[in-house]
Amino acid sequence: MSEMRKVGIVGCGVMGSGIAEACARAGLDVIVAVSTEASLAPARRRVTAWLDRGLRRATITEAERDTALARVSFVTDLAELGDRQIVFEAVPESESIKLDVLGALDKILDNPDVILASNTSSIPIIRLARATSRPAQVIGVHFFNPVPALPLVELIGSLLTADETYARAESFVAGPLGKQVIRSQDRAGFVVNALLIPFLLSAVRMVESGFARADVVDRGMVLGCSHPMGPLKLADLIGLDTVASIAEALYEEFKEPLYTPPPLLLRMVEGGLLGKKTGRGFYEYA
Ligand SMILES: CC(=O)CC(=O)SCCNC(=O)CCNC(=O)[C@H](O)C(C)(C)COP(=O)(O)OP(=O)(O)OC[C@H]1O[C@@H](n2cnc3c(N)ncnc32)[C@H](O)[C@@H]1OP(=O)(O)O
Ligand SMILES: NC(=O)C1=CN([C@@H]2O[C@H](COP(=O)(O)OP(=O)(O)OC[C@H]3O[C@@H](n4cnc5c(N)ncnc54)[C@H](OP(=O)(O)O)[C@@H]3O)[C@@H](O)[C@H]2O)C=CC1
Repeated sequence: MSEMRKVGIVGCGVMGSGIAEACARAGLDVIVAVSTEASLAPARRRVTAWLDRGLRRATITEAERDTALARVSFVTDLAELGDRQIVFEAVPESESIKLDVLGALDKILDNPDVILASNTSSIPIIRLARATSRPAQVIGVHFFNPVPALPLVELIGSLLTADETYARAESFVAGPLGKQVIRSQDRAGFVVNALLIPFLLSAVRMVESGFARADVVDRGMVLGCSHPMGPLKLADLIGLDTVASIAEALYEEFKEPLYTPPPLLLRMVEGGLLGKKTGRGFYEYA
Protein backbone atom coordinates (compact mmCIF):
# COMPACT_ATOMS: atom_id res chain seq x y z
CA MET A 1 0.00 0.00 0.00
CA SER A 2 1.54 3.31 -1.06
CA GLU A 3 2.24 6.12 1.38
CA MET A 4 -0.54 8.72 1.38
CA ARG A 5 0.87 12.04 0.17
CA LYS A 6 -2.08 13.44 -1.80
CA VAL A 7 -4.53 14.92 0.67
CA GLY A 8 -7.95 16.47 0.05
CA ILE A 9 -9.83 18.60 2.55
CA VAL A 10 -13.46 19.69 2.17
CA GLY A 11 -14.39 22.78 4.18
CA CYS A 12 -11.89 25.33 5.39
CA GLY A 13 -13.31 26.92 8.51
CA VAL A 14 -11.80 26.60 11.98
CA MET A 15 -10.87 22.92 11.56
CA GLY A 16 -10.36 22.42 7.81
CA SER A 17 -7.83 25.26 7.83
CA GLY A 18 -5.99 23.73 10.80
CA ILE A 19 -5.88 20.29 9.17
CA ALA A 20 -4.64 21.88 5.93
CA GLU A 21 -1.88 23.67 7.85
CA ALA A 22 -0.81 20.45 9.60
CA CYS A 23 -0.69 18.53 6.29
CA ALA A 24 1.18 21.30 4.47
CA ARG A 25 3.75 21.57 7.26
CA ALA A 26 4.23 17.81 7.00
CA GLY A 27 5.28 18.26 3.37
CA LEU A 28 2.12 16.77 1.84
CA ASP A 29 0.35 17.85 -1.34
CA VAL A 30 -2.96 19.42 -0.23
CA ILE A 31 -6.07 20.44 -2.16
CA VAL A 32 -8.74 22.27 -0.16
CA ALA A 33 -12.28 22.37 -1.59
CA VAL A 34 -14.63 25.14 -0.47
CA SER A 35 -18.25 25.68 -1.41
CA THR A 36 -18.19 28.98 -3.33
CA GLU A 37 -15.82 31.43 -5.04
CA ALA A 38 -16.46 33.84 -2.18
CA SER A 39 -15.08 31.29 0.31
CA LEU A 40 -11.69 31.01 -1.46
CA ALA A 41 -10.02 34.13 -0.05
CA PRO A 42 -11.13 33.55 3.58
CA ALA A 43 -9.99 29.93 3.30
CA ARG A 44 -6.50 30.94 2.16
CA ARG A 45 -6.42 33.64 4.86
CA ARG A 46 -7.20 31.11 7.61
CA VAL A 47 -4.49 28.66 6.53
CA THR A 48 -2.00 31.56 6.25
CA ALA A 49 -2.99 32.77 9.72
CA TRP A 50 -2.15 29.38 11.27
CA LEU A 51 1.25 29.41 9.57
CA ASP A 52 1.86 32.98 10.70
CA ARG A 53 1.13 31.99 14.31
CA GLY A 54 3.73 29.25 13.91
CA LEU A 55 6.13 31.92 12.68
CA ARG A 56 5.41 34.13 15.72
CA ARG A 57 5.98 31.14 17.99
CA ALA A 58 9.21 30.31 16.12
CA THR A 59 8.03 26.77 15.34
CA ILE A 60 8.51 27.54 11.63
CA THR A 61 10.78 29.86 9.60
CA GLU A 62 9.58 32.34 7.00
CA ALA A 63 10.91 30.15 4.18
CA GLU A 64 9.15 27.08 5.64
CA ARG A 65 5.92 29.08 5.93
CA ASP A 66 6.11 30.04 2.23
CA THR A 67 6.95 26.50 1.12
CA ALA A 68 4.10 25.07 3.18
CA LEU A 69 1.60 27.57 1.75
CA ALA A 70 2.74 26.77 -1.79
CA ARG A 71 1.76 23.12 -1.18
CA VAL A 72 -1.91 24.04 -0.68
CA SER A 73 -4.29 24.71 -3.58
CA PHE A 74 -7.79 26.01 -3.08
CA VAL A 75 -10.61 24.94 -5.41
CA THR A 76 -14.39 25.19 -5.59
CA ASP A 77 -14.96 22.08 -7.71
CA LEU A 78 -15.03 18.89 -5.64
CA ALA A 79 -14.10 16.92 -8.78
CA GLU A 80 -10.55 18.28 -8.44
CA LEU A 81 -10.11 15.92 -5.46
CA GLY A 82 -10.49 12.91 -7.81
CA ASP A 83 -6.86 11.74 -7.49
CA ARG A 84 -6.56 12.11 -3.67
CA GLN A 85 -5.45 9.21 -1.43
CA ILE A 86 -7.09 10.52 1.75
CA VAL A 87 -9.87 13.09 1.99
CA PHE A 88 -10.92 14.82 5.22
CA GLU A 89 -14.38 16.33 5.40
CA ALA A 90 -14.53 19.32 7.75
CA VAL A 91 -17.87 20.83 6.77
CA PRO A 92 -20.33 22.01 9.47
CA GLU A 93 -21.63 19.60 12.11
CA SER A 94 -24.83 18.84 10.21
CA GLU A 95 -25.65 15.29 9.20
CA SER A 96 -27.41 16.37 6.01
CA ILE A 97 -24.50 18.57 4.82
CA LYS A 98 -22.00 15.80 5.58
CA LEU A 99 -24.12 13.17 3.79
CA ASP A 100 -24.29 15.38 0.69
CA VAL A 101 -20.53 15.96 0.69
CA LEU A 102 -19.62 12.31 1.30
CA GLY A 103 -22.10 11.12 -1.34
CA ALA A 104 -20.59 13.56 -3.86
CA LEU A 105 -17.02 12.53 -2.95
CA ASP A 106 -17.90 8.87 -3.36
CA LYS A 107 -18.83 9.53 -6.99
CA ILE A 108 -15.68 11.44 -7.96
CA LEU A 109 -12.85 9.62 -6.11
CA ASP A 110 -10.97 7.39 -8.60
CA ASN A 111 -8.71 5.52 -6.21
CA PRO A 112 -10.45 2.40 -4.80
CA ASP A 113 -8.20 2.56 -1.70
CA VAL A 114 -8.93 6.20 -0.85
CA ILE A 115 -9.73 6.87 2.81
CA LEU A 116 -12.74 9.06 3.56
CA ALA A 117 -12.09 10.66 6.93
CA SER A 118 -14.74 12.65 8.77
CA ASN A 119 -13.77 15.24 11.36
CA THR A 120 -17.25 15.07 12.87
CA SER A 121 -17.40 15.91 16.58
CA SER A 122 -20.35 13.71 17.35
CA ILE A 123 -22.20 12.02 14.48
CA PRO A 124 -21.92 8.21 14.50
CA ILE A 125 -19.61 7.25 11.65
CA ILE A 126 -21.79 4.44 10.40
CA ARG A 127 -24.50 6.93 9.44
CA LEU A 128 -21.98 8.85 7.32
CA ALA A 129 -20.42 5.69 5.89
CA ARG A 130 -23.77 4.50 4.55
CA ALA A 131 -23.89 7.56 2.23
CA THR A 132 -21.01 6.00 0.29
CA SER A 133 -20.47 2.81 -1.68
CA ARG A 134 -17.29 2.14 0.36
CA PRO A 135 -18.16 2.07 4.08
CA ALA A 136 -15.06 -0.04 4.77
CA GLN A 137 -12.92 3.00 3.94
CA VAL A 138 -14.86 5.56 5.96
CA ILE A 139 -13.48 6.48 9.39
CA GLY A 140 -13.77 9.26 11.98
CA VAL A 141 -10.49 11.15 12.32
CA HIS A 142 -11.33 13.73 14.96
CA PHE A 143 -8.79 16.53 15.43
CA PHE A 144 -8.91 19.05 18.29
CA ASN A 145 -8.98 22.82 18.19
CA PRO A 146 -6.57 24.54 17.75
CA VAL A 147 -5.12 21.81 15.53
CA PRO A 148 -1.51 23.09 15.63
CA ALA A 149 -1.52 23.21 19.43
CA LEU A 150 -3.39 20.07 20.49
CA PRO A 151 -1.71 16.70 20.03
CA LEU A 152 -4.78 14.44 20.14
CA VAL A 153 -6.69 12.73 17.35
CA GLU A 154 -9.60 10.41 18.15
CA LEU A 155 -10.01 7.60 15.62
CA ILE A 156 -13.49 6.18 15.29
CA GLY A 157 -14.18 3.12 13.20
CA SER A 158 -17.76 2.10 12.46
CA LEU A 159 -18.92 -1.52 12.51
CA LEU A 160 -18.14 -1.52 8.78
CA THR A 161 -14.68 0.12 8.84
CA ALA A 162 -11.93 -2.22 7.61
CA ASP A 163 -9.00 -2.92 9.96
CA GLU A 164 -6.69 -1.79 7.18
CA THR A 165 -8.43 1.61 7.03
CA TYR A 166 -7.90 1.99 10.78
CA ALA A 167 -4.22 1.05 10.48
CA ARG A 168 -3.57 3.38 7.50
CA ALA A 169 -5.38 6.32 9.11
CA GLU A 170 -3.49 5.79 12.36
CA SER A 171 -0.11 5.66 10.68
CA PHE A 172 -0.99 8.83 8.73
CA VAL A 173 -1.95 10.95 11.75
CA ALA A 174 0.73 9.52 14.03
CA GLY A 175 3.41 9.58 11.30
CA PRO A 176 3.58 12.70 9.11
CA LEU A 177 1.19 14.71 11.31
CA GLY A 178 2.85 13.67 14.58
CA LYS A 179 -0.42 13.37 16.53
CA GLN A 180 -1.23 11.03 19.40
CA VAL A 181 -4.18 8.72 18.90
CA ILE A 182 -6.95 7.30 21.06
CA ARG A 183 -9.50 4.95 19.58
CA SER A 184 -13.19 5.34 20.29
CA GLN A 185 -16.17 3.17 19.61
CA ASP A 186 -18.81 4.56 17.29
CA ARG A 187 -21.28 6.33 19.56
CA ALA A 188 -22.37 9.97 19.54
CA GLY A 189 -19.73 12.36 20.94
CA PHE A 190 -17.11 9.57 21.07
CA VAL A 191 -14.90 9.82 24.19
CA VAL A 192 -13.89 13.45 24.58
CA ASN A 193 -17.02 15.37 23.57
CA ALA A 194 -19.30 13.04 25.55
CA LEU A 195 -17.43 14.35 28.61
CA LEU A 196 -16.65 17.91 27.55
CA ILE A 197 -20.01 19.05 26.17
CA PRO A 198 -22.11 18.49 29.35
CA PHE A 199 -19.50 20.58 31.21
CA LEU A 200 -19.78 23.42 28.68
CA LEU A 201 -23.59 23.22 28.77
CA SER A 202 -23.55 23.41 32.58
CA ALA A 203 -21.49 26.59 32.35
CA VAL A 204 -24.01 28.09 29.88
CA ARG A 205 -26.84 27.18 32.29
CA MET A 206 -25.05 29.02 35.13
CA VAL A 207 -24.98 32.16 32.99
CA GLU A 208 -28.52 31.64 31.70
CA SER A 209 -29.97 31.32 35.20
CA GLY A 210 -28.18 34.48 36.36
CA PHE A 211 -26.22 32.46 38.92
CA ALA A 212 -22.81 33.68 37.67
CA ARG A 213 -21.37 35.85 34.90
CA ALA A 214 -19.36 34.23 32.09
CA ASP A 215 -16.08 35.80 33.25
CA VAL A 216 -16.67 34.60 36.82
CA VAL A 217 -17.33 31.01 35.71
CA ASP A 218 -14.24 31.09 33.50
CA ARG A 219 -11.96 32.60 36.16
CA GLY A 220 -13.18 29.94 38.55
CA MET A 221 -12.17 27.09 36.28
CA VAL A 222 -8.88 28.65 35.12
CA LEU A 223 -7.65 29.71 38.56
CA GLY A 224 -9.35 27.04 40.63
CA CYS A 225 -8.86 24.00 38.44
CA SER A 226 -5.97 25.03 36.20
CA HIS A 227 -7.92 24.67 32.97
CA PRO A 228 -6.10 26.49 30.12
CA MET A 229 -9.28 28.45 29.40
CA GLY A 230 -12.70 28.65 31.01
CA PRO A 231 -15.71 26.76 29.57
CA LEU A 232 -17.44 29.80 28.05
CA LYS A 233 -14.28 31.02 26.33
CA LEU A 234 -13.76 27.47 25.11
CA ALA A 235 -17.34 27.30 23.80
CA ASP A 236 -16.64 30.55 21.92
CA LEU A 237 -13.41 29.04 20.51
CA ILE A 238 -15.19 25.88 19.32
CA GLY A 239 -18.12 27.83 17.84
CA LEU A 240 -21.51 27.98 19.57
CA ASP A 241 -23.23 26.49 16.51
CA THR A 242 -20.91 23.50 16.72
CA VAL A 243 -21.43 23.16 20.50
CA ALA A 244 -25.21 23.20 20.00
CA SER A 245 -25.04 20.65 17.17
CA ILE A 246 -22.88 18.30 19.24
CA ALA A 247 -25.33 18.62 22.15
CA GLU A 248 -28.22 17.77 19.83
CA ALA A 249 -26.43 14.68 18.49
CA LEU A 250 -25.68 13.52 22.05
CA TYR A 251 -29.27 14.14 23.14
CA GLU A 252 -30.61 12.29 20.11
CA GLU A 253 -28.49 9.26 21.01
CA PHE A 254 -28.85 9.13 24.81
CA LYS A 255 -31.97 11.21 25.64
CA GLU A 256 -30.24 12.41 28.82
CA PRO A 257 -31.30 15.90 30.08
CA LEU A 258 -27.64 16.83 30.63
CA TYR A 259 -27.15 16.91 26.86
CA THR A 260 -30.06 19.26 26.02
CA PRO A 261 -28.81 22.54 24.57
CA PRO A 262 -29.90 25.39 26.88
CA PRO A 263 -32.28 27.93 25.27
CA LEU A 264 -29.68 30.70 25.71
CA LEU A 265 -27.22 28.74 23.54
CA LEU A 266 -29.86 28.17 20.85
CA ARG A 267 -30.85 31.87 20.86
CA MET A 268 -27.21 32.93 20.49
CA VAL A 269 -26.80 30.58 17.52
CA GLU A 270 -30.01 31.87 15.95
CA GLY A 271 -28.72 35.41 16.43
CA GLY A 272 -25.43 34.63 14.66
CA LEU A 273 -23.46 35.05 17.90
CA LEU A 274 -21.27 32.03 17.19
CA GLY A 275 -18.23 32.97 19.26
CA LYS A 276 -14.70 33.80 18.11
CA LYS A 277 -15.31 32.99 14.44
CA THR A 278 -18.04 35.66 14.10
CA GLY A 279 -16.53 38.13 16.57
CA ARG A 280 -19.13 37.76 19.33
CA GLY A 281 -20.33 35.00 21.61
CA PHE A 282 -20.03 35.04 25.39
CA TYR A 283 -17.17 37.50 24.76
CA GLU A 284 -16.35 40.00 22.03
CA TYR A 285 -13.35 39.58 19.73
CA ALA A 286 -11.58 42.29 17.75
C1 LIG B 1 -15.37 20.46 19.60
C2 LIG B 1 -14.59 19.24 19.29
O1 LIG B 1 -15.06 18.40 18.53
C3 LIG B 1 -13.29 18.92 19.89
C4 LIG B 1 -12.48 20.05 20.41
O2 LIG B 1 -11.61 20.54 19.74
S1 LIG B 1 -12.85 20.57 21.96
C5 LIG B 1 -11.73 21.92 22.21
C6 LIG B 1 -10.40 21.43 22.65
N1 LIG B 1 -9.55 22.55 22.87
C7 LIG B 1 -9.27 23.01 24.09
O3 LIG B 1 -9.73 22.48 25.09
C8 LIG B 1 -8.39 24.23 24.10
C9 LIG B 1 -8.08 24.68 25.51
N2 LIG B 1 -7.14 25.78 25.45
C10 LIG B 1 -5.81 25.61 25.26
O4 LIG B 1 -5.32 24.50 25.16
C11 LIG B 1 -4.96 26.84 25.20
O5 LIG B 1 -5.65 27.90 25.82
C12 LIG B 1 -4.59 27.25 23.73
C13 LIG B 1 -3.74 26.14 23.10
C14 LIG B 1 -5.82 27.51 22.88
C15 LIG B 1 -3.80 28.56 23.73
O6 LIG B 1 -2.83 28.43 24.68
P1 LIG B 1 -1.66 29.50 24.81
O7 LIG B 1 -0.66 29.25 23.77
O8 LIG B 1 -1.17 29.43 26.18
O9 LIG B 1 -2.41 30.87 24.62
P2 LIG B 1 -2.09 32.02 23.66
O10 LIG B 1 -0.63 32.25 23.59
O11 LIG B 1 -2.95 33.14 24.14
O12 LIG B 1 -2.60 31.55 22.21
C16 LIG B 1 -2.67 32.55 21.28
C17 LIG B 1 -3.03 32.02 19.94
O13 LIG B 1 -2.18 31.01 19.43
C18 LIG B 1 -2.90 29.86 19.00
N3 LIG B 1 -1.99 28.78 19.31
C19 LIG B 1 -1.71 28.26 20.51
N4 LIG B 1 -0.74 27.34 20.39
C20 LIG B 1 -0.38 27.32 19.08
C21 LIG B 1 0.58 26.60 18.32
N5 LIG B 1 1.40 25.71 18.89
N6 LIG B 1 0.65 26.82 16.99
C22 LIG B 1 -0.16 27.72 16.37
N7 LIG B 1 -1.08 28.45 17.06
C23 LIG B 1 -1.18 28.24 18.37
C24 LIG B 1 -4.18 29.94 19.75
O14 LIG B 1 -5.26 29.38 19.03
C25 LIG B 1 -4.39 31.45 19.88
O15 LIG B 1 -4.96 31.98 18.67
P3 LIG B 1 -5.17 33.53 18.38
O16 LIG B 1 -3.83 34.08 17.97
O17 LIG B 1 -6.14 33.58 17.26
O18 LIG B 1 -5.69 34.14 19.65
N1 LIG C 1 -14.65 23.93 16.06
C1 LIG C 1 -14.10 22.96 16.76
O1 LIG C 1 -13.57 23.20 17.86
C2 LIG C 1 -14.10 21.58 16.26
C3 LIG C 1 -14.93 21.19 15.22
N2 LIG C 1 -14.89 19.89 14.77
C4 LIG C 1 -15.76 19.47 13.69
O2 LIG C 1 -15.15 19.86 12.46
C5 LIG C 1 -16.18 20.13 11.49
C6 LIG C 1 -15.99 21.54 10.97
O3 LIG C 1 -16.13 22.42 12.06
P1 LIG C 1 -15.53 23.89 12.04
O4 LIG C 1 -14.33 23.96 11.19
O5 LIG C 1 -15.46 24.33 13.43
O6 LIG C 1 -16.75 24.67 11.32
P2 LIG C 1 -16.72 26.06 10.59
O7 LIG C 1 -18.10 26.58 10.63
O8 LIG C 1 -15.61 26.91 11.12
O9 LIG C 1 -16.31 25.67 9.11
C7 LIG C 1 -17.07 24.88 8.28
C8 LIG C 1 -16.72 25.26 6.87
O10 LIG C 1 -17.37 24.41 5.94
C9 LIG C 1 -17.64 25.17 4.77
N3 LIG C 1 -18.69 24.49 4.03
C10 LIG C 1 -20.01 24.43 4.28
N4 LIG C 1 -20.61 23.64 3.38
C11 LIG C 1 -19.63 23.19 2.55
C12 LIG C 1 -19.60 22.35 1.41
N5 LIG C 1 -20.72 21.80 0.96
N6 LIG C 1 -18.42 22.13 0.79
C13 LIG C 1 -17.28 22.70 1.23
N7 LIG C 1 -17.24 23.51 2.32
C14 LIG C 1 -18.40 23.74 2.96
C15 LIG C 1 -18.00 26.55 5.29
O11 LIG C 1 -17.53 27.55 4.44
P3 LIG C 1 -18.18 28.04 3.11
O12 LIG C 1 -19.64 27.70 3.18
O13 LIG C 1 -17.88 29.48 3.06
O14 LIG C 1 -17.43 27.26 2.07
C16 LIG C 1 -17.16 26.68 6.56
O15 LIG C 1 -15.99 27.44 6.36
C17 LIG C 1 -17.51 19.89 12.18
O16 LIG C 1 -17.92 18.59 11.94
C18 LIG C 1 -17.15 20.09 13.66
O17 LIG C 1 -18.02 19.43 14.52
C19 LIG C 1 -14.03 18.96 15.29
C20 LIG C 1 -13.16 19.31 16.28
C21 LIG C 1 -13.16 20.63 16.87
